[in-house]
Amino acid sequence: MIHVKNLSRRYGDFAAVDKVTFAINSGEIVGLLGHNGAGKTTIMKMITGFLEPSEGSIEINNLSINQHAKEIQQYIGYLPENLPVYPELNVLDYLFYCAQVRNIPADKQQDAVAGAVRKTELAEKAMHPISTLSRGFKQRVGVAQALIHNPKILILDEPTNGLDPHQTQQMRNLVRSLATHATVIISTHIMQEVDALCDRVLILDNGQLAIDQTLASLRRSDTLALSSSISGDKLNAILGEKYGALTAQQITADEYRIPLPETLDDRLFASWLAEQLIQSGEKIYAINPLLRDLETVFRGIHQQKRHQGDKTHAA
Ligand SMILES: Nc1ncnc2c1ncn2[C@@H]1O[C@H](COP(=O)(O)OP(=O)(O)OP(=O)(O)O)[C@@H](O)[C@H]1O
Repeated sequence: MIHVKNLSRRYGDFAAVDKVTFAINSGEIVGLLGHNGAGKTTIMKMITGFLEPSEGSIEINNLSINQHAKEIQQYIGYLPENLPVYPELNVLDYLFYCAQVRNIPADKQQDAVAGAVRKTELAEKAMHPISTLSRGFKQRVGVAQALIHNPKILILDEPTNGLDPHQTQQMRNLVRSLATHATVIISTHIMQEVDALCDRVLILDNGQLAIDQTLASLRRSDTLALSSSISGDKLNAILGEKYGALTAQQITADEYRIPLPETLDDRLFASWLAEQLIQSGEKIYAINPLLRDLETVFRGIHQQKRHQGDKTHAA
């Protein structure tokens, strides 16, 4: 559905986005992650046709954004980071204005506005001036304008930015329900957001794409935690018999960590090991793959970069 190839955007000599390539399929919820200044907003603005790439291509439904920006914008709803809403208008007037800007025919505008108000649960605030709304409700108005034309793609730039925990939860529920009908790209630097919402993550690091993976594979365990009556020597003998070099690290008298090679399925390995321990008459107090959290993955990218930088320096 969305194909981005070698996309770059430079400001003078500075590359805000640097040769980024990815594809997004219909129906996915994709998290665009990165630290402040990593290039998330710049990519979103290029996909929505608000900013021209310096290099590279963006195709949406096989149409190039260079030649078909207007047509493509009909498929896309965009919640920018700082929404230029009109504070003096009330919610309904503003949404009718958005419907006109979106060229929704006059006889369809009422339904379009009513649909957007319903989906974002704005009815109770419909007649309130936007300037009097809380930040959470203002964000909902932003989402309502983004979906007023029923877009197939929703691009949401930090939709929970500045919201309190309750409003954040409401916004996440809203995004989840919108995603049943649309492909969603959501930018954030909050890892829990991604955990709560996304199928896949694209992690940007200084304008470059560092990771493009499903959340499941990203969080795949690389360590098995075991608590058992078995001694370290006996455990390593069992492991060595089947897996050669695989050795457990002893943490306390009955706690172990076993590193899992990429090729091993963590759950199959855990069940195999449990069987071995039971057959050997050992007790198992706990056995579970330790899931990697996104914070760790994120930190890992920076450590890896620093390490590569040090090596280049030393060479
Ligand atoms: N108009 C501009 N002129 C010069 N530099 C710019 C301009 N717009 C963005 N940048 C720079 O490009 C880089 C990427 O900015 P961008 O807003 O895309 O990052 P971001 O990942 O969305 O950050 P944040 O999480 O803070 O919103 C930043 O270093 C920013 O300062």
